[in-house]
Amino acid sequence: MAGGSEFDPALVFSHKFPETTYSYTERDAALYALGVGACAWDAVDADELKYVYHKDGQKYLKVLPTFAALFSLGTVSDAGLPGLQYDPRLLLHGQQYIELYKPFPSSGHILNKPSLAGLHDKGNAAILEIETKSYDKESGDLLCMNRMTAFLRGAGGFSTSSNRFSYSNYPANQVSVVKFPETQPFSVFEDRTNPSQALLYRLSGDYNPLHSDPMIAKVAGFSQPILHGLCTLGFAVRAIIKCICGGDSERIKSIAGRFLLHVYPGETLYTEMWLEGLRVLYRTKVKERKRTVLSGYVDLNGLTPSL
Ligand SMILES: CCCCCCC[C@@H](O)CC(=O)SCCNC(=O)CCNC(=O)[C@H](O)C(C)(C)COP(=O)(O)OP(=O)(O)OC[C@H]1O[C@@H](n2cnc3c(N)ncnc32)[C@H](O)[C@@H]1OP(=O)(O)O
Repeated sequence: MAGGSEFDPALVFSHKFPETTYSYTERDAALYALGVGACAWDAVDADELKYVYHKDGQKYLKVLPTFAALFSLGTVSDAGLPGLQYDPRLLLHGQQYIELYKPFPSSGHILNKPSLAGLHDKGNAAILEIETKSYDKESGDLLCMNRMTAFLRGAGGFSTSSNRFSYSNYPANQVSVVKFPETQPFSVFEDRTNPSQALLYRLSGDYNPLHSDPMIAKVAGFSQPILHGLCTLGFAVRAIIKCICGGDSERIKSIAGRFLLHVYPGETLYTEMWLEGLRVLYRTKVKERKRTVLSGYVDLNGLTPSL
């Protein structure tokens, strides 16, 4: 397991993350939508058919805004980062922050430019943040920005406990922990995940065996493979699109989420939503265990939400 002696700040901060290209077709966009539960239980009248089928003769499939998160997968390899070694089996997804600038084409080639956004020593763990700006290769347009936070268990302790190393290239608390009102939620949405949810979701490109291999899951400290954090986030944002945006996914401007606890495939997700102006505060719980697994906020673009 990694420790303090394997941290070399000069190496970490001089590392140039290679640019990557992510290419996708309508089939990938549809597979992703199914992976985050679209059309799973009410396909016939679902507003979500447009994510998987050319509904009413529509020319292109609609792409869910959380699809953005796939663009930045693979920016950090299993081998770790020069200057910061960690056990990839102990990595957990901590947070995700996404800014959306333009709707995504239903297929395309995306150029990703990743960079280091943050690194923090939390004692037992290290927190690594990677920011990725994604451009449509054809038009050159900036489509979105992702900031992924990895919680690297066992990789902390590389600075002194009285002066913990902490670096961010953006204002603190951009995701962090959300404070919820005491009032009843504005809306609540319940959704079931399937026992095979992670096996379906992984086909969108995150093949981390934590989500499919019982032995690896045990090494990571879980009784069975767990759901991808980004899959849970996809469920939560679908709930917001349904309940707050009247089915219009283009109202989503930015998405912030912190993964608080793992989800087992097959569990029921229960998302509570509060509206504060154009900000939706949300909290997703696992019904069976009555535990909050994800919380955050979604900012809507200038249009008045359809209430
Ligand atoms: C580059 C990006 C690559 C990402 C690729 C993703 C690959 C995927 O295949 C992997 C996954 O999808 S894993 C599944 C999804 N994630 C999870 O299930 C994790 C759920 N969360 C947890 O278990 C705990 O919150 C846990 C374990 C994360 C933290 O719990 P504790 O150890 O109890 O921590 P705690 O004592 O509460 O806090 C310690 C300090 O850490 C900060 N922190 C806590 N949770 C955080 C989180 N989720 N994200 C970021 N920071 C977090 C706390 O603020 C605290 O810091 P401080 O002391 O300064 O306040």
